[in-house]
Amino acid sequence: MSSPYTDLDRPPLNARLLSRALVTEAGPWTRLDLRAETGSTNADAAGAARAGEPEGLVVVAERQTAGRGRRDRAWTSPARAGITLSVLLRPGVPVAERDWPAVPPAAYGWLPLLAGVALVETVTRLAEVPAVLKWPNDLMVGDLKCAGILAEGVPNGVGAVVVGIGLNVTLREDELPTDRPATSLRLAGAALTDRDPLLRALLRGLGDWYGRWRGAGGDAEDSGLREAYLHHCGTVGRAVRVQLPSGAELVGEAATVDAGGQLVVRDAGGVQHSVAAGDVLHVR
Ligand SMILES: O=C(O)CCCC[C@@H]1SC[C@@H]2NC(=O)N[C@@H]21
Repeated sequence: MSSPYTDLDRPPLNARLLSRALVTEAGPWTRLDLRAETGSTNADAAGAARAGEPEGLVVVAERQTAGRGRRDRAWTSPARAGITLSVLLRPGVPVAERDWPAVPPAAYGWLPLLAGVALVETVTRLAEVPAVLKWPNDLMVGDLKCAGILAEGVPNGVGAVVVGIGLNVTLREDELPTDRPATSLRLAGAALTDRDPLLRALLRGLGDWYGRWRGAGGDAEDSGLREAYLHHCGTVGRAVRVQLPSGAELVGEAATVDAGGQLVVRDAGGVQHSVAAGDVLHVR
């Protein structure tokens, strides 16, 4: 059977509109690097950070040939079928004109969760898809993953952090990754699959949340970030199975996400465990 939609449904991003939106908005974005193809936008932003680029660079690619995900997985990015972007942040550098103090490195763990909040707000509002966040930051529609976030500190980048977001917009079934249950906005019945407004709204949301968090010195409570995260988190209250980086498995109920962004899991004996990193499976 022929595909229900074609490459005509996949126009290129409108670079002019996107640059104009970045320049005219009050957000932290300083420069747009829009590429037709690249290996990984995270790698590009990290390279720029090492070369001394200031905070605020946005790298967007129409296609990635070596997109990377969490825990050394690959990220599939067919041409013009998704949003693949990375932003370069330097949370440790104070910005006097915005009244932003330096954020202590201990708070940087909130950055991927912050990006998750901006992403889920954009997708639920514009695409009208019932998406939630699976801790720490997978965007899920039901049990299917629709977007992922990879935040990386930059070695030799003088405190730089790159936050990369991959959102499946019009990927077909046959283009989805096969290593996990996944979907795209189009497959999930989204009201909007035009990448231009989605990307602009995502960058606006990301800039807004980053500004609030930085203005509060990285305090997730004072900035309202923890509350917003909990509102969109589909993991809290669920029975979960967590694959820890050590290879051990933790089974229990997800009780909350604490002030440091860690998932608190209560095991069958009532003991609470704080999880900093891991792969969560929602059991019930
Ligand atoms: O869920 C995950 O495993 C994270 C996926 C992150 C993918 C994005 S796409 C843009 C940026 N560039 C990359 O190489 N990875 C991130």
